[in-house]
Amino acid sequence: MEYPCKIVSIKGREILDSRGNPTVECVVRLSGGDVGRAAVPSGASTGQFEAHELRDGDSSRYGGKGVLAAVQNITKTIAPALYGMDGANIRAIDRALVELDGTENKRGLGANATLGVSLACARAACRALGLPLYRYLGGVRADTLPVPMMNILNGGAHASNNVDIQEFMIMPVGAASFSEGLRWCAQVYHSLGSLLRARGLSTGVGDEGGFAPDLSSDSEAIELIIEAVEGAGFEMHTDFMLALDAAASEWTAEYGYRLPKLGRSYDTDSLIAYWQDLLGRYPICSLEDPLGEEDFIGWASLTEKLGSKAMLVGDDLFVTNTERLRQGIELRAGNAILIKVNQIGTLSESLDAIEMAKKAGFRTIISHRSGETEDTTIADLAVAVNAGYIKTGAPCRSERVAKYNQLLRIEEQLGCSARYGG
Ligand SMILES: O=C(O)[C@@H](CO)OP(=O)(O)O
Ligand SMILES: [Mg+2]
Repeated sequence: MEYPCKIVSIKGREILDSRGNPTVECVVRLSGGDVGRAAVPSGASTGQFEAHELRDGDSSRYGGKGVLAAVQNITKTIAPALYGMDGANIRAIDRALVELDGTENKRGLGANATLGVSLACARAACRALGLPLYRYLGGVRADTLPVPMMNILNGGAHASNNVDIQEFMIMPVGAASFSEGLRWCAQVYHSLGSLLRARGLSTGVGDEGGFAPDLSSDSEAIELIIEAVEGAGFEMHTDFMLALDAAASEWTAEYGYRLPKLGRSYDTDSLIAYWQDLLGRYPICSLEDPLGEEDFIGWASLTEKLGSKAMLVGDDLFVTNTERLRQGIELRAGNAILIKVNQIGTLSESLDAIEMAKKAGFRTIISHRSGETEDTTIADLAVAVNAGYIKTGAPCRSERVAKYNQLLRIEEQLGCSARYGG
């Protein structure tokens, strides 16, 4: 039989994401007839060191946000260069994409173009080889379902009202399995909804499905969530811990930080003191982007003070980029990394960042973007690399639920060999 994984066609198209913005979808067909399809997510609070997301800039279409140029790069530039290559050799595909792009941040072809192709090849290849995606990517070692870090209250750039911290998350650390943890989270989400209704607060939701009530302080948000956890019959510490994403790069001001909604300014030291106080008062075990993306020195000082108490997660700081992660490891800035495949623009570079993080003893969290699609690749990726954690929003928006449901299917497939947690 002829080898079934040679690339015979690659096609791009413009589709919509969960915010109604255009994004790239890519379809790859292999010689054995198998087809893989992948859609690319998109962020709102994007880090300045992320790979370049190519947008058309033609204001007559989607206010300049169209992705037809990226789609054209797939069809006209990438497709002819990759025809005949082994679609299952993702490293070779990704290397070819990096070379074709020829820039250090994918501004040549657009990271949305390269990622679409990279992911669609993986999807086509696992079909051709008759394997689930997590098994193809992770081999026999893939067995761990991630702890959800479920964002149930939205602020910052994901909600135009309320507080400055972007995400308030719950982590079902005491659950025995992923499915149990997910059920617990959904129950707490509903409990929080009832609580908000009872207080006359809005139950409208933000971009990632978390509620976005009008609140005036971070403490108020945290206390509401704790009440919701307890109201659903759970205990903090033993059943649940909290996680925050400050997305503090959004607060960067000329001198230090300015919280736009609260209107208060901080320098690095006083912001660190703020986090120390918050972690002293509440059961928070993970803090993402507590300082800005250029403040490596501040991060190092924060890590010295709080690194034994919590995961200090670099999102905008590391942008899934091994060069930036290496700096963080050397400086002891942070102790965990958020992995977003579109921050770097290929699957293998994302795998490299995960590997480097693990070798350095950093925790790894696979993450969605605030603009998502029905694509569930990150669910498989989380299991493939035994990441331990996944961040994929609240259980009330289908583009987020799609990832949770895929994890339930994987858990079922793994049966008694499934493990849970970071
Ligand atoms: O900051 C984040 O972690 C993400 C995802 O939750 O948001 P965005 O995709 O807008 O960057
Ligand atoms: Mg973040």
